Amino acid sequence: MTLYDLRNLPYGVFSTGDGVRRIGVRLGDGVLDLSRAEQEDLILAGGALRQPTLNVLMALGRPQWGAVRARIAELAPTLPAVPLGEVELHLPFEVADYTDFYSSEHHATQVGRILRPERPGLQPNWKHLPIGYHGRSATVVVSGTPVERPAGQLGPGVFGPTRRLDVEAEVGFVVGVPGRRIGPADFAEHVFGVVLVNDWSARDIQAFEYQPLGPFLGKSFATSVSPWVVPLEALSGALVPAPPQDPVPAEYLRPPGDGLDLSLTVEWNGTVVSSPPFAQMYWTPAQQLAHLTVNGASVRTGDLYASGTVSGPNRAQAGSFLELTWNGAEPVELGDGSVRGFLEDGDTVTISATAPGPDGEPLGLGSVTGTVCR
Ligand SMILES: O=C(O)/C=C/C(=O)CC(=O)CC(=O)O
Ligand SMILES: [Ca+2]
Ligand SMILES: [Mg+2]
Repeated sequence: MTLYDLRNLPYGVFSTGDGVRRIGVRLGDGVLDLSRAEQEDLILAGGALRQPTLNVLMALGRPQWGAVRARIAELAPTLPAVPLGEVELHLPFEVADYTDFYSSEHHATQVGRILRPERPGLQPNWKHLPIGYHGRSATVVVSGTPVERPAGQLGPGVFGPTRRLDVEAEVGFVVGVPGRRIGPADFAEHVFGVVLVNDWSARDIQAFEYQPLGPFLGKSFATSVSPWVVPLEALSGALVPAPPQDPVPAEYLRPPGDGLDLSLTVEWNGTVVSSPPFAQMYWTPAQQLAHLTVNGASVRTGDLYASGTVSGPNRAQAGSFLELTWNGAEPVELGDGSVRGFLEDGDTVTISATAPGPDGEPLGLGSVTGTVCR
């Protein structure tokens, strides 16, 4: 049993020396070339595997996703694997729209206390709907892409590089089948799979700009995603009931759908600084999709919606450094003895996750990493 055995089979896009982007599936520490397998008629997917992104495959729909996955599992032992160390991994899908939610009660409460100490942590609407904002798909980048420190207005009359660069550990859901007014029960017909997301955030730019319309330049400069999209089907063993919701949500948000028992880990320059628990998220991914589309707005193949920062109630479960260091007031010490409030140039943050597989043994969701540069 390994994190990337036949129970998992996440999809990605890779290239080798020739630079041509091909669809592959991860097995152990290797990549199986699905583009070649389809070319040789070993898998029939109507050309969906001979593409430079996963979008055509993602649009096929759940019955086809299942059939392709079953065929890959059958063939896998016979396909040649390219060692992971010999491939370059690319953004696995063309990102259509990008939406970010705010669905961790612990995160929302803690950030509220930090940014708005004069008010209650949770806003009065928070338990009535999954709050979110529309982000910038053009700056969604694959894990490993350097993240340039953004500059902006840090306050009245102060322009310069952000002094409060932060991360947000999140889980992203990738839409395959387009739709509108998608009820929570239809979540698995539309969502193809899951990635890890780091919603890099410049807290000083954000704090000055966000009222009354919400996050804008403080978050739009970069959003990193993991290179492997784990199919929903691989996560059947991770489904758990979401925490109880009080008050009872509006009818279009019922029944809530499942939570997911994903265990995240955040490393700062190689030191594990927190372990955010996704199972405690208040709003489920099915409710987020229902809310996103209830007004008649459509989602398209390649839409990415992120859960919002995943934080638990304890400091060691914080999904952002804003919370971990209480806005820099309580810095953390890293393994090399250095002390940090927010990110410095050259710092690397890696978010990884595991989930229980169908047999209870863990599966890997890979990782998303990025290094801050000037
Ligand atoms: O409470 C606020 O004003 C801001 C909160 C965030 O920055 C979080 C955000 O991007 C949504 C999330 O990731 O939960
Ligand atoms: Ca976020
Ligand atoms: Mg972002």
